[in-house]
Amino acid sequence: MNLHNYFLTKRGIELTNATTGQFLDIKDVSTAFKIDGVYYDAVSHVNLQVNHDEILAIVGESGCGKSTLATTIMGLHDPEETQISGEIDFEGTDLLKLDEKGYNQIRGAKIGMIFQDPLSALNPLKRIEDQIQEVMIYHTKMTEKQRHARVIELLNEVGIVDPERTAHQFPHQLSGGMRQRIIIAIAIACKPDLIIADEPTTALDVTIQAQILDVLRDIQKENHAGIILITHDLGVVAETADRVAVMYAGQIVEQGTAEQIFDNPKHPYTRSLLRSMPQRNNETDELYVISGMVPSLQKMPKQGDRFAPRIPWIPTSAHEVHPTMHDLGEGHLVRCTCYQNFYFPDQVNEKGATEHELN
Ligand SMILES: Nc1ncnc2c1ncn2[C@@H]1O[C@H](COP(=O)(O)OP(=O)(O)OP(=O)(O)O)[C@@H](O)[C@H]1O
Repeated sequence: MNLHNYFLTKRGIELTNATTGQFLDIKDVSTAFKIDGVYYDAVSHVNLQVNHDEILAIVGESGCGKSTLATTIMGLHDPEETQISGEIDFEGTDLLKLDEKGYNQIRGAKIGMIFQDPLSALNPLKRIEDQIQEVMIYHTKMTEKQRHARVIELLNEVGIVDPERTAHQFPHQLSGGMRQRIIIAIAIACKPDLIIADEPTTALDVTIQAQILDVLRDIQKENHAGIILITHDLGVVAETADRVAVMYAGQIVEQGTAEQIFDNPKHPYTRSLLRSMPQRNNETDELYVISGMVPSLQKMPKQGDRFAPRIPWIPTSAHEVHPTMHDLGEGHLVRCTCYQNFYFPDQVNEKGATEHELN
């Protein structure tokens, strides 16, 4: 059984191929940061759609531009230091055209955000109830009594065992897992259509990680929300995502359903990431290590596949000069033609033929 199917079976559910109800359409979006007076792209011509009722995972190593894409959607960049182009159509509104006032109407109400580090996202001096109520005071006309009832309802929803007690506590009195549940409660307080979760479980131990992912999945089902889950952890993706976008050096290099990405990965980067992931049935094998590093913004290759320097055994002629997305059907997209004859060095036989060619 392959890894993804193993996790699906563990979840005891069939994966749904959610292709309807698109409400976020990211069109040709680039985000550049000013470094020493020059702008460099951290996110480069990204096209991506999110549907209601689905979890879209964005996966890639550190420095690939995942968080920059998230903060671009959320409108969190300083216009003095950042250049953003393209269009982000969210329920008919181009987010990139909004001013701060416009964004404030949407953030917290229609788009909720869950950050990696719950401690820094919570105010240490305020009780949990007040912090959850804040977003309701800003975005709704609920009475104090209604807000309190909603706080208790939310704390129940995110799996807090004694909501009344927790509501009156301060962040430092809670465990890391409980704090992350509070962050999720704040993010979903106004039932947003879109939730962006940036490495929501990275700071937590494995058992708590699984519980938090369960909470996210339940919320997505109950609220019919679309969730963008940002992570470098393919295990988290396998357990949670309906669709996956693989990001490398600011670009989406492959996207598709979770089955397509796990069962039939195409781009050399996707295949390298999967190969570098511990396999349950291969515990004695050495882990594959992707050589080299994600390039810094100033050192981004100007042409060819950006991943090419990390697979130097593949000839330059195998890469497109300006790689484009290729549609493999049923929503499976891959950048550059280099996927067609890609192989790992240990897949070459004595005659120099790859396993791929032999099969
Ligand atoms: N404010 C900034 N100014 C200049 N460069 C930045 C800024 N923020 C991010 N970068 C650079 O942009 C690139 C993408 O960073 P980003 O944080 O989006 O990647 P990531 O995939 O989310 O990685 P991580 O998981 O480590 O956050 C990196 O090279 C990073 O150094």
